[in-house]
Amino acid sequence: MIQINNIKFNYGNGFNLDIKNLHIKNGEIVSIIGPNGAGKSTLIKLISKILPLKYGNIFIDSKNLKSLNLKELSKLIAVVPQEFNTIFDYSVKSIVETSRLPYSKKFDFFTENKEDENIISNSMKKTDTYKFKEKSFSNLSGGEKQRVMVARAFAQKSKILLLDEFSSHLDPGHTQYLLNIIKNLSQKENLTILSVFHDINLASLYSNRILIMKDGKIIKDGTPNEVITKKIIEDIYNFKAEIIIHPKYKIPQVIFQ
Ligand SMILES: Nc1ncnc2c1ncn2[C@@H]1O[C@H](COP(=O)(O)OP(=O)(O)OP(=O)(O)O)[C@@H](O)[C@H]1O
Repeated sequence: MIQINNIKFNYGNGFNLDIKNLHIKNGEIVSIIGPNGAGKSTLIKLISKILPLKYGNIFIDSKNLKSLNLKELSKLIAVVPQEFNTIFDYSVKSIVETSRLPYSKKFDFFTENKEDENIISNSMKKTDTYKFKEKSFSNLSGGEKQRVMVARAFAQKSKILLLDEFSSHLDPGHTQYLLNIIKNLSQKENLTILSVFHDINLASLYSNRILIMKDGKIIKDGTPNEVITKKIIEDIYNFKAEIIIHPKYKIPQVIFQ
């Protein structure tokens, strides 16, 4: 569960994020869409404590984010960031292994027990990254790196998954495959998903609920059918769109006019 109460944030450059009230229930799949610079990544970074929150409160499972240390927070939230690069030349497996640090008793980059090892291998197999586990992370393609970051997030075994355009470098096959896994995890394990998408059609296809952000605010919040309308999409993105209905799932899909 994520509860946001009256948060405000700025970088000191004119951009202001201002969110009054947002509640995301356990097991919900919520997507955030909106134009460039709307504040989507900033919101993800505030919820994951990458950016410091000065005004307002965020509660994760009824615990105030301000009172959670990094280890406690990492057991509750896993993040797949928009970009991830390492300074050192780590192997893929070492990157995924860092996911188990919140559960280790000491700071140790090596897996400590059989359970950790199984979780790490399973996460890599699920994300189709096991086959290059010994490869250097920095030499992977953009899409391969994104899959490794999803593997790391899965292995973290948190209750909430924050995805920031995690599919931007993925081919359609891997996008569909990983989104289906994420949807299944949400249904089977009551995992809560908050995901930033530029692809409105993916957001519509995979979410129970869509938030539209613009100028640092949430201006629409509803089901795909409620918020993906011709008028809303054209106003928000300032482009000519047509809405068609997905023949199988009866949800809106946007095409260029
Ligand atoms: N580290 C930073 N320092 C200063 N300004 C920043 C920083 N990060 C983002 N901004 C600014 O804050 C605003 C919101 O950025 P943010 O990355 O949250 O938008 P976004 O909705 O995720 O955009 P996009 O769709 O382009 O990824 C933008 O105007 C951006 O230039």
